[in-house]
Amino acid sequence: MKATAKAHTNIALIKYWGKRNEALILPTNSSLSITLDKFYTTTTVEFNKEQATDEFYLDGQQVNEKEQKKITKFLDVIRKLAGKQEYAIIHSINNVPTAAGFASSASGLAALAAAATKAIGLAVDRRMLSQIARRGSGSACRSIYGGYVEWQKGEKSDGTDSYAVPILDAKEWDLTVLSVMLESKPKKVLSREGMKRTVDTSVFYDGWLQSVDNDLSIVKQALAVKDFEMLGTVVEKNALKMHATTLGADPPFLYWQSGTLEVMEEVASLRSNGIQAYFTIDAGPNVKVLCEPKDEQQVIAALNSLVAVREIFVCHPGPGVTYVPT
Ligand SMILES: O=C(O)C[C@@](O)(CF)CCOP(=O)(O)OP(=O)(O)O
Repeated sequence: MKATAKAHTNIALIKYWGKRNEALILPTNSSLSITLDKFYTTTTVEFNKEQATDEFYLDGQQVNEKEQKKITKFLDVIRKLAGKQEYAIIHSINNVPTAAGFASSASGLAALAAAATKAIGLAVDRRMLSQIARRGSGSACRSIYGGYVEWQKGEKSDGTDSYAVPILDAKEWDLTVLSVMLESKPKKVLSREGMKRTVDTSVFYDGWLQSVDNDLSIVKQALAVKDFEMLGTVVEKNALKMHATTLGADPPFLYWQSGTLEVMEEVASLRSNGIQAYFTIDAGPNVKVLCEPKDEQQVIAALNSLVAVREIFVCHPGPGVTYVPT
């Protein structure tokens, strides 16, 4: 059987930063993201009895042994749920500018989860699909839905209550998310390793855990009343606290580079000139700047004036996972 699915990447407003269970990818805290319109992955999966192993092609190239093993481990979860022992050929196309440095794992694993479950004949609802995608990469579980999405961390040790739920539809509140790409050097600490080192060693990690739930409830209040200043203020604080935890880890690390700070300072000066703009930063030096569509051009112009800025991708809230004809 063959199936194709398309999933968009997402940007966390309240960060997922820590696991309570590595094997099942269960988080220490709940998170909330915006699924974006511009960046997505389209994945086709075909299971057949003659296939001796899984073969994974990303943008036309077969991936290396290490990536292949990760995909096979993920497909084993789906094979187990389906009670089948067939292998697959997978073709994934990332409509995520490689320069974008976007965590295309979120859109990639969400699209793979949707296409593979359909191709193997496993009927799943979106809640189950989110749980399955989570086993591939935590943030992927949020890309099952469009718009504004909360990943409820859940309490159970088996993870059956750890999945994403839709909070607000993409068209209910149009915000601008500017993905600001900097002249950056390769990332040294991947999010999975950075998260683990922080949880295991950071003297600031308890402070993160004590304040993240309150940040989440403020974001949900802001979404309910569409208060952009309330949203942006707590989103920026949450990102700063997440990155502060990395400085307290052993050995310490910091995702920011000089260009990161330049953008942060420019966003602050925009606000002092009365333009509502806020930043968030993930596990890398690039910055995402939030603003209202009416201010988009002014904010883009201000950011483009910075030497460190290489490219800006203009995004808006986008759709959840869809199946496309193969
Ligand atoms: O997206 C967020 O909430 C915040 C982050 O991007 C970091 F800033 C974490 C993403 O982590 P992910 O790649 O999903 O980790 P995995 O579960 O180890 O695969």
